[in-house]
Amino acid sequence: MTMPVIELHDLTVYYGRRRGIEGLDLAVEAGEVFGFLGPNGAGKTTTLRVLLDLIRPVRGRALIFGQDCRRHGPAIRRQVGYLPGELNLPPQQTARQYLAMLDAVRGRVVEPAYLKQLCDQLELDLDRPLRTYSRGNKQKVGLIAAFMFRPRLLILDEPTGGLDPLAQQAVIELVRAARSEGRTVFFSSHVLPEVQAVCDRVGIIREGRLVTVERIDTLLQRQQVHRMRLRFAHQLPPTVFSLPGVTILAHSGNDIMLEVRSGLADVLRIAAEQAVIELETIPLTLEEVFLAYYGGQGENHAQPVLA
Ligand SMILES: Nc1ncnc2c1ncn2[C@@H]1O[C@H](COP(=O)(O)OP(=O)(O)OP(=O)(O)O)[C@@H](O)[C@H]1O
Repeated sequence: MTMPVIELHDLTVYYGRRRGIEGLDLAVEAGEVFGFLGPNGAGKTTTLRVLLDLIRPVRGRALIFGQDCRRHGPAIRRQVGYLPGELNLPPQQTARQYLAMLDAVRGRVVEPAYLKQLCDQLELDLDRPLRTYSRGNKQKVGLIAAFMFRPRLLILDEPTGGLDPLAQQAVIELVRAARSEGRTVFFSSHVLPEVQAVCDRVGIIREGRLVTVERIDTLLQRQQVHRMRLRFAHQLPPTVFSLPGVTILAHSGNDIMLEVRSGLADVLRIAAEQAVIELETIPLTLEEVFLAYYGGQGENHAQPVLA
């Protein structure tokens, strides 16, 4: 088996006495697109910053390409395309001057045609002073700075933050293209449909701890809730489905929408007895799975509905 691109072993960060992250174990394989999800303050940015050796763990280790991030920070940073959560761009320079400066530091490796392609894809004009850019356009500059070297690993902190839907879609395409070239992408996000669209696996972090790491398709399939819409040839009282583990979500005319947590066989038997003419299962979205983890739950009450 090939070496993971990113490895975290018992990774723990404290800010003074304040918890950053606690005991994170994770391996991200070469060529994967890995989405890192969690509510505000869960520890996503902290984890990414340890990988770039911008902050240091109090316990545990982070490795990139098998190298310890603490000991090989500069060498690792040269091989990684990093989009920070908060960009600090020189206000007087134009975007083109800024990107050329980054390229000069790395030894002029950027292909002009690729830089132009990135600008076209993101619809960005590089020839204005950075102080005049909107938040979204600054984000685009940060994205180009991360992608333009065609790095083996991209670490992106909320890559679509502040972007309009068209630009968000362009970022998804950039990530897909990176994957198709065999690059690895590790990114944090709050935008669940985009994670669902582009990631192979997700890690869900809560209060500094990884609560699940799963393939997206498995995560969605393992969700034990079935949601279905049933259509009957005649009207019937929805109460025929009043069973333990079954919630009647909606009822209109000959249609009934159910959420079935247990007793699926009974639901299907009753539906057959009532001469069901159509049955449609409605897959849960990542958003719903995610809310099942976090929705309405206070501190220290993680009760995932996932098996
Ligand atoms: N510089 C800092 N000083 C003190 N505490 C910090 C610092 N940076 C982060 N923290 C704390 O560490 C925890 C994790 O924060 P982090 O920024 O990693 O979360 P996040 O998941 O990236 O959140 P968001 O989605 O809001 O960006 C939070 O409790 C936060 O308050």
